[in-house]
Amino acid sequence: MSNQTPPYAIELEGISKRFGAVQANKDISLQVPTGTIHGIIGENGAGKSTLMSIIYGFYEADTGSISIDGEKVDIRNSQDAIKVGIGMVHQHFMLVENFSVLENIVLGAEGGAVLKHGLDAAREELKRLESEYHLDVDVDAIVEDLPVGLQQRVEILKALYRGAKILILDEPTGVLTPQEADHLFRILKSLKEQGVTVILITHKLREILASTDNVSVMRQGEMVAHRETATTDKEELAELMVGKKVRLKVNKDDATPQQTVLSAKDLSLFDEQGVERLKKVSLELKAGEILGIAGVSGNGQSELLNVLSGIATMSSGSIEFAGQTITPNAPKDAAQMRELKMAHVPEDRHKMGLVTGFEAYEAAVLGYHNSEAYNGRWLMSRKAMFKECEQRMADWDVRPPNPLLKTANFSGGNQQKIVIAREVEQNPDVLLIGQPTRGVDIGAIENIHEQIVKLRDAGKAILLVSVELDEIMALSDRIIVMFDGAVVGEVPASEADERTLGLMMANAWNEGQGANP
Ligand SMILES: Nc1ncnc2c1ncn2[C@@H]1O[C@H](COP(=O)(O)OP(=O)(O)OP(=O)(O)O)[C@@H](O)[C@H]1O
Repeated sequence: MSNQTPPYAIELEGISKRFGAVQANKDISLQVPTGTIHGIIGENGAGKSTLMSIIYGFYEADTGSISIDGEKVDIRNSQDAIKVGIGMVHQHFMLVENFSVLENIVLGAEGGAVLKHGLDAAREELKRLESEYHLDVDVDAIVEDLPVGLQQRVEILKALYRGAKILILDEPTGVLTPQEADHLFRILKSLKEQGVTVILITHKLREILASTDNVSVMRQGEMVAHRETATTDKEELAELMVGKKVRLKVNKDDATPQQTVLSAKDLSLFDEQGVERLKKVSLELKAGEILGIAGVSGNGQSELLNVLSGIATMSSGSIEFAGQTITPNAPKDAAQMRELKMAHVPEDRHKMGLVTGFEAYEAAVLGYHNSEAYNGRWLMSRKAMFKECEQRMADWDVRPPNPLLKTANFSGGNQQKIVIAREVEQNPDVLLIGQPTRGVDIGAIENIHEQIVKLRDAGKAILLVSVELDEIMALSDRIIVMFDGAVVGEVPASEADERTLGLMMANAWNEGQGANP
C-alpha cells in the first residue's frame, strides 16, 4: 500500500459463501474508509445480512479475506470481531429484557473489566459515551420498559462500551418512529465525527441519500456497483439494485367504494395492567377501498388490528362483519374470522406471522391448513400444499423458490412475501394488513402495492396500518389518524400531505395550525 493512502477501516477481498445450492456471497470486495458512513443496499436475498454475518463472525466465509486498518484479521466468532473493534446492532435486539440497561451493557464485556473496576466505573464510562454521542438512556431503567428506539440505543452503547470502531447496523429504522429514526441519524453523524466507521444496511433509499458518504449495491450475491452518494440518486440506485427501471410510484385509479363490509363501534381495549390501549374507536370499511391508518407506532394501531382479526377480545364495543355482531360477550377468534373471509397480515411476522421452524410450504398454508383445498389423505394434501406453494413463490418472486427451505433460512423480505402471498391469495373480503413492506426491497414493494390495489379493484376492502407515511399516502383512498389509542382525525387521501398528517399524528394539529397559519 502507498504511504499516502491511509488504510481502510475495513476492507474485504474475494469473500464467497455458499449455503447448499445458494451462492449467498460471490467474490465480494469492499473498501470502507475510516470515519465514513457506508450504505449497503440490495434486493431481498441479495446477500447483505450474510456478508455482515461473516464480518461479525457468525458465519465463516468459504474464501476471501478481511482487513482492519490494513491488517488481515481472522474472525471466527463474534468475540474475535469485538476484539478487532467491530460492533453490530441487529434487526432483532439481543438484550436480556428483565435486566437493567447497565447490566445488559456490562454483561459478558471483555476481560471481566467490571469485576475489576466495579459497576461505578462502568456507569461513569457509559455517562461519557452517552454525552459524547447523544445517546441519552437511563442506565438504571429495565430494558423491557424502554421503547424500541431506546433499546436500540442500548445496543449501540453496548457495542461502543466494548470498544467498537466499526459499527454495523442492519435495517435499523424498520421498527422506529420517524422521530426515533431522526435521532438515530443524529447519533450516527456524531459517531462519524468522532472517527467511528458506520456500515448501514437499509432498504430506504431516502436514508441512504440523506446520511451516507458512499453506497455499495449487491445483487444476487455479488457486489455490482459502488457510488459516492453525492453523485447518485434514487432512480439510479433502484435500477442498480433490481437490474431494471423501477416505478417509484403506485399506479392506481380513484376508488369506487361500495357497501360497508365491516363496521366497528366504540371499540375499547384494556391491557393486562389495566391501561386503556383502545379508546372508543369507531370506523367503517367499505368494499372497494383502502383505508389507511396513520400513526406513530404504539398508538393503538396494533391493538386495533388484533381486535378486528379476533386475536384479542375487545373490552367493550361491537363489530359488525359478514352478518355477525361481535361483542365482548360474543367474541370470535382468529380462525372464525378467517372462515368469514377476513385475512390478516400481522405487523410482526416473527411473533405472529410465521413459525420459523416450518418449511416454506407449511408456512404458506398456516392458518388455512384445514381448508378443503388441502384435504384428503395426508400425502395428497402435502402434494397440494407443495404445488400451491411453488406457484405462489413464482407469482410473488420469492427467492429462492424452494418450498422445502425452512422459513428461518429465507431472508427477511422473502419471509414477508410468503406471509402476504398466503393472506392475499385467499381472496378475502376484508384484508387487514400491518406494515406490509417492512424490510422489503424496492422491487418487491412495487409488486406488493400492485397486489393490494388489485384486490381493492376487485371490490375487496383493505385496512392498511403502516408507520411509513409515504406508503399510507401512496395507497390509501381515505386516511384515519390514531393517537394515544383514539381516532383523532380523518382525511381523504387527495387532501393529505405529510405536514398535516405528521401534526395529526403528534396530536398537534390545532397548535400547528395556530403556529403556522
Ligand atoms: N443459514 C442459511 N441456510 C440456507 N440459506 C441461507 C441461510 N442464510 C441465508 N441464506 C440464503 O442466502 C441468500 C442471502 O440471504 P441474506 O439474508 O444474506 O439476504 P439479504 O440481502 O440480507 O436479504 P433481506 O434484504 O431480505 O434481509 C438468500 O437466498 C437466503 O435464503
